[in-house]
Amino acid sequence: MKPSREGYKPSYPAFIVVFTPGEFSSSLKAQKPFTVGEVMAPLEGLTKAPKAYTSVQCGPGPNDHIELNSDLVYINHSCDPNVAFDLSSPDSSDWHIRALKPLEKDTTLTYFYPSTEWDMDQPFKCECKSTNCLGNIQGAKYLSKAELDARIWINPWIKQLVADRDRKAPGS
Ligand SMILES: C[S@@+](CC[C@H](N)C(=O)[O-])C[C@H]1O[C@@H](n2cnc3c(N)ncnc32)[C@H](O)[C@@H]1O
Repeated sequence: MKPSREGYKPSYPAFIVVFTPGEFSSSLKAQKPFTVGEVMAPLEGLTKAPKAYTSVQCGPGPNDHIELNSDLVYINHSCDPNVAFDLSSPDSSDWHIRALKPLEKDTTLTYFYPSTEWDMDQPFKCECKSTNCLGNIQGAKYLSKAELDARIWINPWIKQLVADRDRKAPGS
C-alpha cells in the first residue's frame, strides 16, 4: 500500500513525497540536509506481507518481506544510490535508512533495490541515468558478485544468497 496524494500527510517531517502523474513516477525528497553515514529514519510501522512491488525483503526466505506503510515506499531505485536500507540487525527495531552520500535539502532519495531484493515482483527498465546503470532491474539473483560488490551497501542475506548461488554454479 502506498500513501496517496488525496489528504496527503507526510509520514516523516524530514521527507516529502513528490506526486507525479504516471502510476510509478512519484518520488521522495529530503526536506533537510544529511551527512554521510547519518541515520535518516528508523523503519517503523512495518508489517509482514507477501512480495509485491511495494514490499522490501528483510531476510533470505520466501516469506521474508515487509511493507513499509510509509512515505519511504516512494524511494526509487538508482544504480548509484544515495540511501541504504539497512535491515541487517537481528533486532528489527534497529532497522533504518542511512545516508550513503552527503545529501542537500531537496535531494531525491534513491536506494539500490537489489541490496534488499533477490528476485523482484515487478522488474523494470532503470531510468536512473547513472554512468554505472545496470539496465534491467530484477533483483540480485540476476547480477554478478562483482556488480553487487561495486555498490556501497548490500544486506547480508543477499551476500549469502549470491555466495550460495556461485558455489552451486561456479563461473556461470
Ligand atoms: C516501490 S515503487 C517506488 C515509487 C514509485 N516511483 C511510485 O510512484 O509508486 C517501485 C516502482 O517504481 C518504479 N521505479 C523505481 N525506480 C525506478 C527507476 N530507477 N527506473 C524506472 N522505474 C523505477 C518501478 O515501476 C518500480 O516497480
